[in-house]
Formats: sequence, C-alpha cells, structure tokens
Amino acid sequence: MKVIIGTRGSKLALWQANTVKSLLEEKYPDVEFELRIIKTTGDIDQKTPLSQMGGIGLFTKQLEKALEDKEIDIAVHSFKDMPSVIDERFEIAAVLKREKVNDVFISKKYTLNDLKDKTLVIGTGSLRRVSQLKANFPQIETKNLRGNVDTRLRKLEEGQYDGIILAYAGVKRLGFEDRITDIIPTDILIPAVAQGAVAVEIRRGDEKVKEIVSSINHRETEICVEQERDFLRIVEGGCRVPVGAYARFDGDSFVIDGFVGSLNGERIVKHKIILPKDDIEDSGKNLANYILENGGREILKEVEKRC
Ligand SMILES: NCc1[nH]cc(CCC(=O)O)c1CC(=O)O
Repeated sequence: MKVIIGTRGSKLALWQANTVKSLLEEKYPDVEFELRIIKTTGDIDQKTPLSQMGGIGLFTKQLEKALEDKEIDIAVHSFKDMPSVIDERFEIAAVLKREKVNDVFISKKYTLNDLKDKTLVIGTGSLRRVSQLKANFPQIETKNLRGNVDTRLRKLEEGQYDGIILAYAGVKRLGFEDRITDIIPTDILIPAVAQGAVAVEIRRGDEKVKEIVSSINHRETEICVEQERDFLRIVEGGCRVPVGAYARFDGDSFVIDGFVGSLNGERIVKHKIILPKDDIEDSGKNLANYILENGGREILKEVEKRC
C-alpha cells in the first residue's frame, strides 16, 4: 500500500510533513509513504497582509482540493492556519503533540523589557499580536511583516524592524531557537488557537487511511485544541478579529484562557476558566459566551464594521 502525504513547500511545512511521515513509518513499516508538495494561495502571494487576503483557508484550500481529487491521501497543516469549521468531506484524523505554545520576541538590540518604555517598531501582521502588544505597550509601533519564518528573520536582519514576533513552534522547528531574545509569557500574548499543533487531515470515510493516521494522534493536544476551536467558532463569526485562546492540563486542573480585542488594543476582554481535569466539557464555548456577554460583543461589532 502507498499513502501520499500532501504538504505546502515552506521549510516549516516540510518539517511538519516529514515528522508525520517518520511517525507513520514507525507505526506502519510495511506501508510506503511519499511526500507531495502542493502550492497554496498563501504561498503564491507573500506580500498582502494575511488579514486582508479574505482570510480563511488561504493555506488549506488547495491541499483539500488535492485530497478530494485523490492526488494526496493525507494533508498536513499547521493547525492554527485551519479555518474553525472544516468541510464535511474531510476530517482531522490526528493531531501531533503540541510544541510550546508561546510567541517569542526576536531582536538584535532590545529585549522584551524595552517594549515597556521605548517606541520600538515591531514587525507582525497578526491582528491578535497587534491588539495585545498595543494593550500591553501602548507607545510601540507595529509594522506589517509577512512571509515564511526564514523570510521574516531575514527582514529583521535587514534592519526594517527593531524586533519581530513569531510563534516559538516555527522558530524551534526550523532550528532558529538561538535567535530568540525572549519567550513571551502567555498572560501578555495569549497564543493563537491551536498554535504549536500540527493537524493531519484525510478524506472523510477513508477508513484504511484513518486507521493508519489515528495511530499517531496525541490525545491531550487534541482535547485542548478542540476546546480552543470551539471558542474560536463562537467568537469569530466568519470575520478575522483579534482573538486568541490557550487550553492546557495543569496537575489536577484544566485551564483555558481567551481574549477578544479591538484592532488598536484599546479595548480587550480576557477571561480564564479553571476546571477539574475530568469535567471540561463545553469549556471553550462557555469561555466564548462569557467574553461576548462581558464586553466582547461590542468589540466585535466595532471590528466587524471594517470587514
Ligand atoms: N501563520 C503562519 C504560521 N503558521 C504556523 C506558524 C508557526 C507554527 C505554529 O504555531 O504551529 C506560523 C508562523 C508564526 O506565526 O510565527
């Protein structure tokens, strides 16, 4: 039997797909696994801010088309780039163990502490990062930054920014950990939903591939990301808004943090729910509804006028 693994061509995507391939080869030594690179809209246009590209599914649509056309049998994605609703023709059959979820600050001259009192120019295009950065450090400036992780690091080198913000997971997976200035605590920057997690998508009903792929699922990550995505589905309502959520098990507890913010960070509603670890049902939905009822809805109305 031969199983084709579809991936984007970026270095991070290839790292993720190769990791999936090795894990599968270990479980199924008699099956042949092969990588196939698929170009996506998000890869072809590397300039337009993601928040202005009509958003959802930029990195995932072409992979899903290839799945549907049976050009590939498995699609590997950064889970945080997946839309909050997945088309019913497909399903996520496995989630890999999550990497550290934090965002990181990278700079040649400054540290995170300098953001408190200096007017630095920080590179990021993420609405979530901009909103929370401005809420914490009102005097800083943000400047759009796009491209793959290595491109973004190069743009920092070229001197266009005083510092940039990236997800730890991508930096670490590409071997650039030594470039990190500071790991940003999650109470300053709540991560993107599913940040640091890798999703393995298949055709719904492909039972043979499902059996193979589900053997590499990391259940704890799956549970946490499911709650975060429940949160996202309720707050986002089809429009890109500054939003983040982070769920994890901590000893005998389960903790989920979330926020919704305005684009300029002047208004942010965040909330935390702590539950016994075996009683977490609907935590993401409950967190979303709490935030919407306590100021979140007004923020979203403002933000949505612009989309
Ligand atoms: N939107 C791009 C993207 N998608 C996944 C990652 C990093 C790895 C991850 O969080 O899974 C990145 C880059 C970044 O945000 O720094």
